[in-house]
Amino acid sequence: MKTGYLGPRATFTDLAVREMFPEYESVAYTTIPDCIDAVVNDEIDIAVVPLENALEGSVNITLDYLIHEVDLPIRGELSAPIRQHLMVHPNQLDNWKEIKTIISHTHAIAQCHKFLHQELKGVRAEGYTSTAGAAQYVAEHSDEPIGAIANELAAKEYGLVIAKYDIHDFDFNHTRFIFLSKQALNLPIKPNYVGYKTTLMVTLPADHSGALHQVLSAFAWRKLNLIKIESRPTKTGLGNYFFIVDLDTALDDVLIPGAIAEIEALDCHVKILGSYPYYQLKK
Ligand SMILES: O=C(O)C(=O)Cc1ccccc1
Repeated sequence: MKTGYLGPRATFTDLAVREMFPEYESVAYTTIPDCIDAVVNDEIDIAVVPLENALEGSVNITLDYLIHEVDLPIRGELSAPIRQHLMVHPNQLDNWKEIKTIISHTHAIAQCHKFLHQELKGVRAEGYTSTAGAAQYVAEHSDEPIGAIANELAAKEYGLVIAKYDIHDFDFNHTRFIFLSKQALNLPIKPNYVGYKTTLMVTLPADHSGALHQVLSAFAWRKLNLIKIESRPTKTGLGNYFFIVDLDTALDDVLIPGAIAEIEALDCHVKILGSYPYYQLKK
C-alpha cells in the first residue's frame, strides 16, 4: 500500500501519515488536488489531506475538490495537535527580529495572526505550498532575512533553528486529517480510536422556506447527534449553498437511511461522503 500527502517531508500531513500508516511507503505531492488525483489515477492507495483546523476552520480546497471534482469516500480521520514555531536559518538567528518576510502555508499563518501582529509588526507574511515547503525554501536562501512557520520536525529536516516556539494564537490548535481511498481500509484498533462519524452533503431546493429547519428535524427526532454543520457555495450562483453535516455515529440500516429518505422527500439531494472511524491525538 502507498500513501500520499502534501509535501515535502515533515509537513503536518506527513506527521499524520507517520502516525497512522508507519508501515506504508509514502509519496509527497506539491498540492492537495495533486495528492487526491493520485488516488483517482491509482498512483497511490490512500490520500491523507487536511480538512479542518480548530482555529482557522475548513481547508476549503480539500472540501471543494472532494465535492466538485472527484468521487472518493472518506475512510478515516485523525485529529492531531498542531504546534507552530518560527524558524530561521542559523545565519539569521542572532537578528531574527529583523526578518522582513515570513512564509508558510496560509492556514499556518492564520493560526499565528495575533503573534505576527503583536511581535513582528510590519513583517510581510506570504503563503507557500506547505509549512515544510516554506522551511525548505528558507534553508535554501540562507542570506535572505526570511523565516518560516512550521513544526519541529521540519526545522530538523531542513537544518533550521527555532527562534520562537509555540506561536499559534490559541493553545487548543488541532487539525482534522482525512484518509481518502477507493478501497475499504483495515484501520488499526489504536488507543486513540474515538468512534465513528458519518459525513453527508445535503443540497437544499432553491427558495424553499423552512427547508433547513425540516432537514435538521429529520436528524433531531431520531436523536442523531450533529457534530458539525457547514455551508459551502454550490458555485452555481451567489446565494446557492449546500450543507456538510457530520453525525457522531456510524451509518446504520435504519436511522440514517430513514433520515436521508425523509430529507430526499423534501426535494433535497443527499450524498454520503463517508462513514468512518476517527482517531484523536491529545497534546
Ligand atoms: O503545510 C502543512 O504542513 C500541512 O500539512 C497543511 C497544514 C497547515 C497548517 C496546519 C495543518 C496542516
